[in-house]
Amino acid sequence: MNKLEVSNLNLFYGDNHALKDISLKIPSRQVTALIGPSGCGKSTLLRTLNRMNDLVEGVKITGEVKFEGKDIYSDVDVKQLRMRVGMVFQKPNPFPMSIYENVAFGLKAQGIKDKRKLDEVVEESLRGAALWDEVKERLNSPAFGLSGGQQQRLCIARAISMQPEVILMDEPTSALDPIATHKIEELMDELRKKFTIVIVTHSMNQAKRISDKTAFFWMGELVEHGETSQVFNQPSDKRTQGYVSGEFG
Ligand SMILES: Nc1ncnc2c1ncn2[C@@H]1O[C@H](COP(=O)(O)OP(=O)(O)OP(=O)(O)O)[C@@H](O)[C@H]1O
Repeated sequence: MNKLEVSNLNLFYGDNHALKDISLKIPSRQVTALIGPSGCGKSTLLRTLNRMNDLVEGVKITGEVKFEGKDIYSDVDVKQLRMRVGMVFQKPNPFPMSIYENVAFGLKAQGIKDKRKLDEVVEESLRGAALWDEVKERLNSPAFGLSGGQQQRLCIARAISMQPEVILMDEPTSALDPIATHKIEELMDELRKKFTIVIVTHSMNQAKRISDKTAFFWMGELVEHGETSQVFNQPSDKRTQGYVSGEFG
């Protein structure tokens, strides 16, 4: 089943036609990687999936993005949508508060005050982000005291706490060292069992290692998409071939 379906999507930043007639199906409980050279529109596409581009002045969007069959650009509560389609950014961005409060933040904003319920979700989310064992003794310490990799897993825990169905990740490991990157990649293997994941990555090795499907973008166009092994081993377009073989990019 497809969780998200993008159809004939065009996006303009003023005169800049950043996404050109994109159609892409994103299957449930799989990892879809968006790859391509800098400026080709990967992050822009990712942000259209939970309407983050709405915040950009002068943006114009045509076409459709269906989430579970419903167009998110027509009658949809954007706040609700962003709870169901969460996001993790390139640079870990914990809030300036404790580890516990970071994870409980969204629930508290929803008006949940029951301490037992909050404790339960905080633990579950931190376990889900493979961070619990490292922080259980210091939940009330500031989140900024964690390492970069731990902070990124905290941000994943914060996203999970809202029980989203989709997690969008914009180069989530590009600010991390190889060990922290490896931990996040291992975690993604667990996350895919429960969530639909869409990840923008500059690392072709990462896309190969962690994704089920890959979509290759080139100057705002979706050139090719399909099974990751097929896109990397038998690309049908010369541009994909050039990019995945490292000729350019
Ligand atoms: N907020 C914005 N306002 C105006 N133009 C933007 C904005 N964000 C992106 N663009 C433009 O849209 C195009 C696509 O950018 P985007 O960031 O989506 O590409 P990308 O493939 O994610 O690049 P990178 O790999 O470098 O992050 C570029 O021409 C970029 O300059």
